[in-house]
Amino acid sequence: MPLSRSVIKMRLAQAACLDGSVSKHLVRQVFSCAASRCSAAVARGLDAPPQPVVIRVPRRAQERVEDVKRVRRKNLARVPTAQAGKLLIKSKNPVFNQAVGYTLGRFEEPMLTSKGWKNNKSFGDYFSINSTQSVPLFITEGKDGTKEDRHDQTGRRGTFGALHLCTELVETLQSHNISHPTTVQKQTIPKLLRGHNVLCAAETGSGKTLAYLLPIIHKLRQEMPPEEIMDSERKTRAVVLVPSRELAQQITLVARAMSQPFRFVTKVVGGGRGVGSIKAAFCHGQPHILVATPGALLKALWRSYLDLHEVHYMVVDEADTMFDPSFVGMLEEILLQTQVAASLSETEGLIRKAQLVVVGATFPGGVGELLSKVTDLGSMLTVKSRMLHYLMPHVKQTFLKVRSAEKVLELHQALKEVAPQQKGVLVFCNKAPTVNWLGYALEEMGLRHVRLQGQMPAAMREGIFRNFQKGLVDVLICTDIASRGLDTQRVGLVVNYDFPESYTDYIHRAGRVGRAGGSGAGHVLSFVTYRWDVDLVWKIETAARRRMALPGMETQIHKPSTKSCS
Ligand SMILES: Nc1ncnc2c1ncn2[C@@H]1O[C@H](COP(=O)(O)OP(=O)(O)OP(=O)(O)O)[C@@H](O)[C@H]1O
Repeated sequence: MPLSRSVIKMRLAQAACLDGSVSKHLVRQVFSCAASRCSAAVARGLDAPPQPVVIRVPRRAQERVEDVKRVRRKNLARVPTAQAGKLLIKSKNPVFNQAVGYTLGRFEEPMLTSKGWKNNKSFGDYFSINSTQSVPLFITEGKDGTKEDRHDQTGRRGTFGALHLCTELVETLQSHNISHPTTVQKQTIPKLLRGHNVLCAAETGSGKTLAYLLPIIHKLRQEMPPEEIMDSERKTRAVVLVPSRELAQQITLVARAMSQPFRFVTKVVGGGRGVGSIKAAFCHGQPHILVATPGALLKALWRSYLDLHEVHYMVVDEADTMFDPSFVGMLEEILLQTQVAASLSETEGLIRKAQLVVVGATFPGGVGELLSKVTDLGSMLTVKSRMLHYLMPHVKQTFLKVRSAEKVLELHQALKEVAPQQKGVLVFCNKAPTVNWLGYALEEMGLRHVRLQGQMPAAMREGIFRNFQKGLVDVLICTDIASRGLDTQRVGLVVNYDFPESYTDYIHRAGRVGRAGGSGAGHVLSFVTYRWDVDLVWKIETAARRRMALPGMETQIHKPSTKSCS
């Protein structure tokens, strides 16, 4: 006897349920509907009329079956996060390991090792973000992010000569074993040579100092006849502003080395040494290039040791610190006294104005406000590196959840394990008293070190960093004053004894290893102790797993919003 449609639907539903392709709930619905029709027909005493068998599975059921199949296929295709091979993230608990080849889906929530780190039971847990590159990207990368392999017309591959810098400069660079420009240098030097105001944002250690110094020295040499260079009545033509005395000294050394063939005079003035030291910098006339901290420069201006109207190049280095509230007032006063060019034509000719270069890795919100007071923001060209605000892929970074009382022991252990070829170690604390206290603790353990923090008298600070750079001592305990700009090629390990209070501080501290011209290798070890540290660690771990930039960091200058009158 032919089966009625209701009976067929019931059997199909049963089969689908056994197959597991649709939910039992859906089968029950189809089943009860068909059964009620069946029983209604029996109740009416009707036998089902013979009909051709048409099997109709409800459309909704078909769609659900397809959905279930699709999800199953996707789950089978998914690469498990914990697997053999090179690991991007290595955790104490291997469940949280992430392979280098694994890419998180756009909407997929990453499984974080640090997720439970607000819980007291998590002390002792750790994870490492392994290095995935042996050489920093800013060395190998081309303009468009590809590996650089282009040649100029003369066949020179990515050389400083190809950037049209004068021969003496190229030879001086070669004598310092610097032959190929980094990405930021390739992008910044031509713009500065053409006379543009430039805002240069690139990752730590990528060679920003040479990116602005080389074109400035090249142009100074073009603008000045030799007799003017030797003239004792010379004028200061280039000013480099930096936030700390140590950085000022470092940049002065680079400027002197690069300008040595042209006999330019470079002088440094920094705060904390009294007016006498500032006067001394000008006693034999104005230097051609002046490297200064804002406070010291203002003192020199108040005493009329120089006139900023005569300056042709004004550089603001370490912009994120220079535009923060502790410096911004002084910076504004300095920039307002400088006649900054508002267009390309104003950077040429006899009555020329100053070319402005703002350099840094992050730009706080107020940058646009201040710059728009001194120049036309539209005239500024921006150079921004592709990997800006990414965690450095060539540096291993380890995060350890550790109790406050155990940090000294962990540090002692880490210092003992430092490889002999990577001698220099930087230990960062958030506060000056912690630097002092930790110093005493390490002294008791018999570990040689030096300390550097902002509350030290200038005379004590003098030379500490230079001695560390020279290798006279291997461990430097410091606050964030050593995290900005200081070139630390010999450093192999950075320890965040106190977890940094912001991403910016984390990026700058970590940036003391893996610098251009260095060995490339390095390790950052961060102690995570407090609940408020964990919020930052979550975001850093998420950025690493997603291979994205750290969130919420400014890289653009924004024009100030115009207030509407009501
Ligand atoms: N083209 C190059 N080739 C090799 N080494 C270079 C090159 N350019 C610069 N360096 C070296 O790289 C190191 C880092 O350079 P620099 O201090 O200018 O970096 P930076 O981008 O200013 O870093 P930070 O953001 O920390 O201030 C220096 O020792 C410098 O001599």
